[in-house]
Amino acid sequence: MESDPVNVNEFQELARKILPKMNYDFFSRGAEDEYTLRENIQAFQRIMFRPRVLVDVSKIDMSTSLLGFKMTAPIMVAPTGLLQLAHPEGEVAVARAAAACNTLMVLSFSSNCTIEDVASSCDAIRFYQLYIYKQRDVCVKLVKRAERNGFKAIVLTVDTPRLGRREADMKNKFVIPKLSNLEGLLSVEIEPKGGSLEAFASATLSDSLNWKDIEWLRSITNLPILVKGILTAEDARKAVEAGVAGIIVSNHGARQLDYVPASISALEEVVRAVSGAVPIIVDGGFRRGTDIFKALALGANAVMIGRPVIYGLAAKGEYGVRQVIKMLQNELELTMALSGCPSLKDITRSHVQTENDRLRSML
Ligand SMILES: Cc1cc2nc3c(=O)[nH]c(=O)nc-3n(C[C@H](O)[C@H](O)[C@H](O)COP(=O)(O)O)c2cc1C
Ligand SMILES: CCCCCCC(=O)C(=O)O
Repeated sequence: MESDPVNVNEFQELARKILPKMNYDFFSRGAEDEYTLRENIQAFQRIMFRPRVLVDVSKIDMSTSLLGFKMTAPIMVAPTGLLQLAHPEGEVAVARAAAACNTLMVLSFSSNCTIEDVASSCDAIRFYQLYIYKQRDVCVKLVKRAERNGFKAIVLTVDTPRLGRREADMKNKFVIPKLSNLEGLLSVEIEPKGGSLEAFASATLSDSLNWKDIEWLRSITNLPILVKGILTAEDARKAVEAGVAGIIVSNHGARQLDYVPASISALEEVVRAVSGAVPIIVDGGFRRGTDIFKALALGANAVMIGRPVIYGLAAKGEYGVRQVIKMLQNELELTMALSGCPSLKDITRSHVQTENDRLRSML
């Protein structure tokens, strides 16, 4: 009998064994040479700790809030699409697990379960992830449905004017399944019906998307808007000027433009540019509590987890997702204790040493 996974990487191995290769590749692989995919993991290995000792860590408080919504720990669930390819309960199971772990979930526009099914499955706090579609009325309808169903914010993904080149999906002849949320919204010729992701994306997603669309989105909803997919100080400043409520530093799990830096490497320049004007969330490659601590030390308010949640779902359904989130919460708690940080506000920039710090100290 196989032993239970003791870390989230072991869930990936379970998922690999369970899932058909086409589905596992869709979830796990990245764009082109997958340089950024590897870098999203490896960049964490170049950040070292500077722990403090002789601090009373008998009580550790990881609790925090984002836009006024409370969480047990600054670890959220990232939007990932097509989750019934991992488990029949798909996004509903993930929502229930997020609620059980007292955290926030961002529901992907490309969910298999409908907005309504996810909303009625539990009373989790949820944000809704949106793309700007060629047919702007599709955005309006989806945003209104999210509002009606109690979603608390819109996460606008801005790094996908076109789909990245995912060569594993091309080789596998990956076919996009039905997207229940979009049923009846798109013209019949572009409903997903056995075509490639790329063909569907180029028929639906707007490649004229630009900063004015944020203004437009603000004109159709009063929900707070977060932008997902920012990697530079320049864009971070523009996003703040555009009135966003939060910034998500993300390279889309290395599925879009290859050879962009790991999200953790881009985080600090965004943090400096924003200087506290809005909360900053980061995702990409978080697999350990130590990774999460590093992002908090570099100035993130919270992190989001993508693939590990999918691997937990594939391996053990809702229970597996809960295990994954709890493992990361427990590992973060231990890292805080061993670094001498009883609460999140005790985590400072001086608790980590980056490659840049080491280079600067040699000058
Ligand atoms: C299978 C899969 C599907 C995804 N679907 C979406 C999506 O629909 N919308 C979106 O904004 N990001 C999507 N992402 C990107 C994630 O939100 C997130 O940025 C990324 O997965 C974080 O990296 P990680 O998987 O290493 O944790 C997807 C990622 C994966 C792996
Ligand atoms: C419009 C294309 C759907 C892509 C499905 C989600 C995904 O793979 C990603 O965003 O990455």
